[in-house]
Amino acid sequence: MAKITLKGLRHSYMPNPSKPADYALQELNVDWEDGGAYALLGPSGCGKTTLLNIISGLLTPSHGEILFDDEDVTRMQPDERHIAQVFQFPVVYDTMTVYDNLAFPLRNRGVPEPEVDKRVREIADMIDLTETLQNRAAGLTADGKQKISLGRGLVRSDVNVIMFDEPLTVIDPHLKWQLRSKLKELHQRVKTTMIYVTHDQTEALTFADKVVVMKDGQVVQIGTPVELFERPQHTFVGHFIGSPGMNVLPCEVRGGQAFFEGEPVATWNAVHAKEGAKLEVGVRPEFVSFSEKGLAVEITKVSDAGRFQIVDTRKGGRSIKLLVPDGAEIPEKHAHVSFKTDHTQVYSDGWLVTGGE
Ligand SMILES: Nc1ncnc2c1ncn2[C@@H]1O[C@H](COP(=O)(O)OP(=O)(O)OP(=O)(O)O)[C@@H](O)[C@H]1O
Repeated sequence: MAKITLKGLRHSYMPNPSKPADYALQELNVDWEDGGAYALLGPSGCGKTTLLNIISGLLTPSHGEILFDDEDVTRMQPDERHIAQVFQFPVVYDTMTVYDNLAFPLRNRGVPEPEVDKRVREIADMIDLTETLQNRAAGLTADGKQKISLGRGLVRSDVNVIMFDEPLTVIDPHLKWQLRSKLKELHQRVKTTMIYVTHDQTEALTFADKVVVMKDGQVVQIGTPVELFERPQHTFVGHFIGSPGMNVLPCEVRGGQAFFEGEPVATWNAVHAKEGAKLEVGVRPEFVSFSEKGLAVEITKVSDAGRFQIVDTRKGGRSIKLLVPDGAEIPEKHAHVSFKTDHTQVYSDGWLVTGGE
């Protein structure tokens, strides 16, 4: 396993890129810790596969370097990088037994049979395939086959990183959560550096210690699930993560105070906001509540979401959502809402306003 460093990394598929939009991957500088569990999360086309292919060596970046434990691997071939990959569709040899499938990467590298046997049994035990070791892989279900792919990634002790590219795509929805929690458990046991690519926030947040959120080829935030929830660095993160996502309202800032629809809104950072940019206030539905005073809103819809109810309200043509506990009293039509100040923040051109600006 290895620490992964991306230094000044950028990639364009065009021969002569000139502006940021020409890059499928904007400049990225990051250190990923040895043994960490990371997720690359973002919508289709944001550059996840491009980044994954650069790390695995299938693609040479137009600029920058990739280091594994401080060794420059930018020009190395994929097989020299000692990476295991688990793809969307399980790659298994149907005619072989489960045992031989798991043993394949080790035998390929000339590992002695007693060591092969020890590793295969260890891994089969971890992924609950011990009972089926002697069965042909052809007879397995999609999740059984994906477990083999997973096992093949884990069986080698010489891998620098295991990369997962949307590995649960073909898994039945009711089995997804099982494999998801299995993956997390496996990471805790083997402590190999893992990178998990997905557009599904639940998968990313359950699996990763740190989530890398991408949008239009740019990394907009790298943070723990809690950081992404509590302090979204960009309105996109606020919106993309959370269910429902963060409320984003246009605002003005005068004398260090934010105003929405002419009414003051208390925030923790408006004092740092500069005029001349597109200013917005962001607050998650979890931090909005009904109150005596505050913004006057009209309630438009109430939906049941298990332990919570999602209340849709409107003010000045804008939607403001609240989460209220199941069973809590909800006003009929008109109400006032207030925001929790330490979780209400101003964004400037999409980015969180901080003291340094
Ligand atoms: N081989 C290629 N040649 C030219 N442009 C490409 C190529 N591969 C990807 N792109 C472009 O680069 C951008 C990033 O694509 P990429 O596949 O990395 O995104 P992604 O987040 O992995 O999307 P998805 O989840 O749909 O796979 C997109 O605009 C895409 O059209």
